Order: sequence, then C-alpha cells, then structure tokens
Amino acid sequence: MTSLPTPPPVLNPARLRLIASCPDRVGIVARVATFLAERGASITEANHYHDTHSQWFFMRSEFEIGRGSPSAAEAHSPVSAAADDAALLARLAEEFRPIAEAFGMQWRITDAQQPRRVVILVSRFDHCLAHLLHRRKSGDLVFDLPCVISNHDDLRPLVEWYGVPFHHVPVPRDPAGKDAALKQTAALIDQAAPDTIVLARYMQIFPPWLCERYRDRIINIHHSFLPSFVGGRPYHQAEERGVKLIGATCHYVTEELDAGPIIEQDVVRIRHSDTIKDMMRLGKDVESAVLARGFRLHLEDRVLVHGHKTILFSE
Ligand SMILES: Nc1nc2c(c(=O)[nH]1)N[C@@H](CN(C=O)c1ccc(C(=O)N[C@@H](CCC(=O)O)C(=O)O)cc1)CN2
Repeated sequence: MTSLPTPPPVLNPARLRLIASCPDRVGIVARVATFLAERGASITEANHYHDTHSQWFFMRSEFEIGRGSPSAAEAHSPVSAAADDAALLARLAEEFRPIAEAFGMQWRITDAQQPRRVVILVSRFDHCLAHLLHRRKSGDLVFDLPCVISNHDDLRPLVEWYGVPFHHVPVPRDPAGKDAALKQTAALIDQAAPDTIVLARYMQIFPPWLCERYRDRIINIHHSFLPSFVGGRPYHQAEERGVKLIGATCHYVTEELDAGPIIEQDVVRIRHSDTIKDMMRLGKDVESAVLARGFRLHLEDRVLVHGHKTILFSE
C-alpha cells in the first residue's frame, strides 16, 4: 500500500473552533470532518455528544488551518494578520453555511487566538474580581478588559492599580432610580462592546431586556450550591438550614434569578460550629475558583447551552 506523502507543516497556522448542535442524524461528523479536511485543516481536538432525551447532537472541533493568502505571510504586521484571520474566518463561515443549513445547525466558528472582550461588574465584595484580575495579569486567563463597572466606588483603587478603567454607577433603591441606573450601566456595557459580561458578586438584578440583549453571554457567580438558597443572603439561609456543605455556582444569567444554565459548581464542608462569618470566609475561595473555572470554560467555547442546561466539553 503506497504511503501518502506527509504534507509539510503549516507555519504559524490560524487556530479556530467550530461549535455546532442540531437534530441528530447519521453523517454529521463525517460531513464536518470532510469540510475541514478539504481545506487542509488539522483537527487538534474533537468532542461529540448525543443527547438521548432530545435526540440532539453536539460537537466542538478545534483545528489549525493555514492562513492561506500569501499577503498575510508577507505583511508581517499584527494588524494585517488579524485582518487576514478575520477574513479567513468569514470565508470559512460562508462556505460552511450551506452544510449548517442542511443539518439545521445552530453553530459558530471562532478564533481561538483572538482574546474575548469582557466587562466585569462588581459590588463591594472584591475576592472574585481580585482573582480574575490576578489571573489575567499572570496570563492564566486571556481576555481583553475594557472596563470594570460597579454600583459602589470601593474597588476603584484595586481596578485602577491593574490599569483598567473603572466606572462607578450607584444604584438607588427606588424603582425609578434603579431603572435609570441600570440603563446607564447598560449604556456603559454597550459602549465597551463586550463578547461576555461577568458578574463578580454584582448584587443588582439585571432587567429582562438586558438579559435578552446578552443572552448566554452573562456569567454570574452565585454564592450557594444551586438550586439551594436562591436569591440574596444564601449563607444566612445555609446557617438557618444547618447544612454541612456550602458552595458556589457559576451560571448564565437569565431573567429568572439564579435559575440560568449552570456552568460550574463546587462545595466546601462546614462544621456545626461555623458561623455565617466563617461560611463567608470559607466560601470566598470556592466562589473565586468556581467563577474562574466557569469563565475559562466559556472563554474556550467549551460550554454549549441546551435549554436550561449546559453541555461541557472540558479538556
Ligand atoms: N436577571 C438576573 N440578574 C442577576 C442574577 C440573575 O441570576 N438574574 N444574579 C445576580 C447575583 N445574585 C446572586 O448571585 C443576586 C444579586 C442581587 C440580589 C438582590 O436581592 N439584590 C437587591 C439589591 C441588593 C443590594 O442593593 O445590595 C435587588 O436587586 O433588589 C439577589 C441575588 C446578579 N443579577
């Protein structure tokens, strides 16, 4: 049997992701793999899942592909390379669209090397925000951070120490004032044009219109193991109930409070002698870790929303 010639390695390939879901049928993976192979793409990671309840199929393919146009190699300017990558991604999407339509897919192709634009919202508790700012500065989490928005001014020094713009939008308790403040907050978010919004212990409830505008792109950290202890003061609820485990839940934000699709959760054991203050102290590490893990899964396109649940294609 004649061995196929090994193609020369593609120098500095683009690294893209194709995420898709559709009613299950035979041939989906074969068709997508052929589409990629026909374009010289090398699949570096592939995940598939068949949901027996809904008979839907989910897939995530990460692949490397030559940037193609010689102009990109010749240009050597980051701006040109980024522009070429955008053009490559747009061309692939245009060519994939007929396949997606034939299978009835919900899909997207993303650039794994293009940092996401993220706006973080916070109130007074700083531990989750501080964790994300540190992980970004250390390079563990890669994302662009055009600004942080808060309904309190307390965390301005922390945020500005990291060289990130800080916007203070106080939210009064009266309904008219709250509505106006959340509209001002939304305007700042829109101005930043984020891919993702992270609520890092932001203690204001987003109105339905804002949840819809950024559906499946708003990530919250709730300081309980949902569905236990929804809403405000979950540690007080936990103390009253006498639970032996407290926890944290990272979930997408929907108009129904703390009921959005869950991305990541974890727990920590507590003792009968632990006070609410002890719980809040023990909870901080869990909240920070769960938010960072959930956020990373989202940044890497490893979370697929299916109804009120998620499918995770972890590494
Ligand atoms: N539409 C949604 N908005 C928000 C969600 C959500 O799931 N859907 N999660 C919350 C975060 N959160 C718990 O994790 C939470 C935040 C605020 C409250 C609350 O009762 N807030 C009061 C004001 C409290 C204050 O001023 O200190 C209120 O908004 O009336 C409960 C739970 C973020 N937003």
